[in-house]
Amino acid sequence: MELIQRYFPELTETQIAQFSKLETLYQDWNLKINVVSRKDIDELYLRHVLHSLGIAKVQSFLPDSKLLDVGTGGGFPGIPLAIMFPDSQFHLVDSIAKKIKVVDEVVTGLGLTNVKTSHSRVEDINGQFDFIVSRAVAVMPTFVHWVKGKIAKTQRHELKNGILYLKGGDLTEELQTYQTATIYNLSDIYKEDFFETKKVVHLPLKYRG
Ligand SMILES: C[S@@+](CC[C@H](N)C(=O)[O-])C[C@H]1O[C@@H](n2cnc3c(N)ncnc32)[C@H](O)[C@@H]1O
Repeated sequence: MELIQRYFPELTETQIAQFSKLETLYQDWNLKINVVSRKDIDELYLRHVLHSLGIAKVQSFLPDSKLLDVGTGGGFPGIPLAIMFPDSQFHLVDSIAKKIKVVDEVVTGLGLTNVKTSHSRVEDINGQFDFIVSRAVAVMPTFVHWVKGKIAKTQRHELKNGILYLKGGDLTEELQTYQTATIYNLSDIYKEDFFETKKVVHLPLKYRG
């Protein structure tokens, strides 16, 4: 938790309480339904919470903005971002029911009112969003195919509407056909070794009416 406050010193009391509660909630739920590996549970704040919040360092979400988290798994990056931006609306989607069950329990445990969840493949989700966020779900061409048509028309943020994807390693090949992609190195923001090769990829996508 200290780690989160080091990089995000402006948290409200409510946000601090919600971030603090994550550890117990995930420990308890992970015993019943395994959604986070044991090693990762021990380093929840580093590997999951701080990593998810890398997106917040790249773009702050405005009140009433709409975000879709594709393949949220146990709720990453969607849950930490929903705590960070309580006035934005988050839709967290996963195709595996037990993962959405854990997410629902965590959302209830935290008292988050800005999160909607769906047990669904993202291809079947309707709606339009300022940004589609994600981590570790699919290679970019597949992902782009899934989410095109889900981008809102009105641009309200500094970054253009589109995808904000947490990725690692060498992305040269994967992103070679995406000339408009911008890569933000999380190692420029976070000093921990874990982030050495971690990045946020911003890919603007056009509205398709
Ligand atoms: C490796 S996990 C990553 C989970 C989470 N984003 C994280 O980083 O901790 C990938 C998740 O994507 C989900 N997934 C894969 N394809 C999907 C699709 N087409 N629609 C919705 N969820 C999908 C899987 O069920 C799985 O929970």
